[in-house]
Parts: sequence; C-alpha cells; structure tokens
Amino acid sequence: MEPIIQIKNVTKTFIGKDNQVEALKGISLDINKGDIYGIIGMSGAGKSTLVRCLNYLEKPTTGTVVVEDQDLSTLTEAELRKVRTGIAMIFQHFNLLMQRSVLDNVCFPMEIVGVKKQAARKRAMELLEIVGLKEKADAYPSQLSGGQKQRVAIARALANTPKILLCDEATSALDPTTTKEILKLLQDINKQYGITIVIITHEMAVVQEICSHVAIIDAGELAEHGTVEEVFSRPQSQAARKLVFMVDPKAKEMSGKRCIRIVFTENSSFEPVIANMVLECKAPVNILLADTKDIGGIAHGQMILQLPEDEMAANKMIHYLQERKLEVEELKDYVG
Ligand SMILES: Nc1ncnc2c1ncn2[C@@H]1O[C@H](COP(=O)(O)OP(=O)(O)OP(=O)(O)O)[C@@H](O)[C@H]1O
Repeated sequence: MEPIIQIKNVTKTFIGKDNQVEALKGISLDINKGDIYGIIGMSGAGKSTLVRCLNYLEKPTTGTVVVEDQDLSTLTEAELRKVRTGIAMIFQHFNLLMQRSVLDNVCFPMEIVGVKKQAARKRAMELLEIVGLKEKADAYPSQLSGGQKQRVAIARALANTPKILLCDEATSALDPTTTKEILKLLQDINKQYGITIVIITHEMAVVQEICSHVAIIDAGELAEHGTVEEVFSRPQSQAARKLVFMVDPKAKEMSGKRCIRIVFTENSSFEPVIANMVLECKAPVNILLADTKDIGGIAHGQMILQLPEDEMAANKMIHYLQERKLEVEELKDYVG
C-alpha cells in the first residue's frame, strides 16, 4: 500500500507568555491511499493540532509531513496553497457562510481558484445531488438542520476534487442517527471517489463505524496504531483500553479484582463455553462485560470475567479456556 500522508517524528510546542505546551511529542504515522483513518484521543490529547499539521495550517516545531511525496516544509507559500487545494476539511460546527445560499457556499472554493461561475454552479449542483440536498440549493444555512449543514460542508469540501478529506469532530454536534447518516455518506464518498479520509474524533463508536485504521493519541504521544480490528480487539496500551472500555459503566468496578478478558475472533456464541467451564470447574464466575461488535464486517466478541476467589478454580478456568484456543488475558488495573 502506498502512503499518501507520512508523518515523521512530528513535535509541536506552543510557547506562551509564561508557559509552554508540548502538544505533540514525536508522532510518526503513515496513512495510505484510500484509508479511512481515525485519530482518536481524549480531550486535549493533541488530535486537532496533529490534523492541522497535515495541511500545514500549523507548522510542526520539528519533524516532517510528506503529502504525496512532497515534504511540506520545503514548499513555498504558493506551492503550499496548491497542496491545500487537494486537502479539504470539514468541522464540528460546519463553518458555512451564513449570508450565502447553499449553492453559493458550495461554489465558494471554486470561485477562489478561478472556476467560471457557470461551471462552478453546474458542479455545485452535481455535488449537492451526491450529498442528497439538491432541493435545498436556494436555501440558507440557517434554514437547515445540523445534518443538512454538514452535507453542504461535505459538498463544499469536495468542490475542488480533493484527494484527502480531513474531518475534525465532524459528527460531534449531531445526534446518533444523523451521525450514522453522515458517516455513511463519508464512507460512500471514500468508496466511490477513492478519497482518503482522516477522521478526528473522541468517540470510539465513530471509529468503529467506518474507519479502516486507527491511531490513538494520548497526551501528545502515539499510544497505539493499526487496523481497527487489531487495536479494538486487543488494545495494548492503557490509553487504548481506556477508550475501548470507556463505554461500559461497569468497567470502573473491575479495577483491583482478578479479572480476565477473553477475545473471540469468530462469530460464535459464548454461553456454552462459559457455562461448560463453570460446570467443569465447579465454581461460579461474574460476567462483568460481554459484548460483540461488528468490526470491519467481522463479528468480534469479548468478555470480561471476574474469577472466583479460589486460586485453584481460577487457574483451572484459565487453563480450560486456553485449551479451547481462546485468547485469555489477565487484567490488572487496566482502566487506570
Ligand atoms: N494555539 C495554541 N496555543 C497554545 N496551546 C495550544 C494551542 N492549540 C492547542 N494548544 C494546546 O495543545 C494541547 C492539544 O490541543 P488539541 O486541540 O490539539 O487537542 P485535542 O485532542 O484536539 O482536544 P479536543 O478534543 O478537546 O479538541 C492542549 O493542551 C491545548 O491547550
């Protein structure tokens, strides 16, 4: 696979009057052509700074960003503007021009690069059709719902046929149903036009819904990266585990107890395994978390069990599961 974006040892330090913030502390990451790449992390982790470094809206303090084999640090302002035409961006609050109609919003980036008015309007109508908003061409942003506004923003982002689309918390202001619709639209655009999409989010569900790859940023560092399947089914770092398990309110209760996590990599029912194990080992277990997810079309499941106090029974259970070729991992304070 060919990388379209290469981030190499990028650091970014903001220097204030009497303090400095190391927002990025040496991030290296390759994003391949056609990926839908999720960048996820807690608030303040450095996600927005990282994504702004990708188009040099923010210049890294050290390190390099290479987009389509061009090292951005070597480009003149004019060359950078050209590269930026190929990297579109959408935002949490849509950033539409309120005084302009939907159609004129979509025409705007084409006007800037000198596309003739008639050609721009024609293309804008085509784009509005793609995002399903043709009938709203003459409406104004204030007359649209959040989801519709984001559709206009997507149409506008596509106007100059970008190769890369950066989405900074693009669904964070939307309700769950609208979020799904917008994510589906992004997925269609990725498939149909081969546009590489980078999604910044703090929501695991967004990554799970459409991303092929994910990078987890924690306090300015890259905690983990890989395919969504790899990272979500076997999170290695504390930061990844926090994000993956954050959704479960019970997760907090688990720390400090002897717990194991079992990972199922095929679409199988867990009950018989656990029930049989309990029968065989003659001790009960507490199922703290049982959950299956559709990750990249493959059903994955995981279960977190609290083992019995009795050491022998507990060890017997681990042995029982391992014999059945299930991955068993002992969890120690993993929610932090
Ligand atoms: N222009 C700036 N000047 C000074 N500090 C900044 C600037 N931009 C970001 N920071 C700091 O850098 C760190 C990372 O911020 P960033 O916005 O990249 O995080 P984030 O992961 O996108 O967070 P959120 O999800 O809350 O938007 C934070 O501590 C932030 O305060």
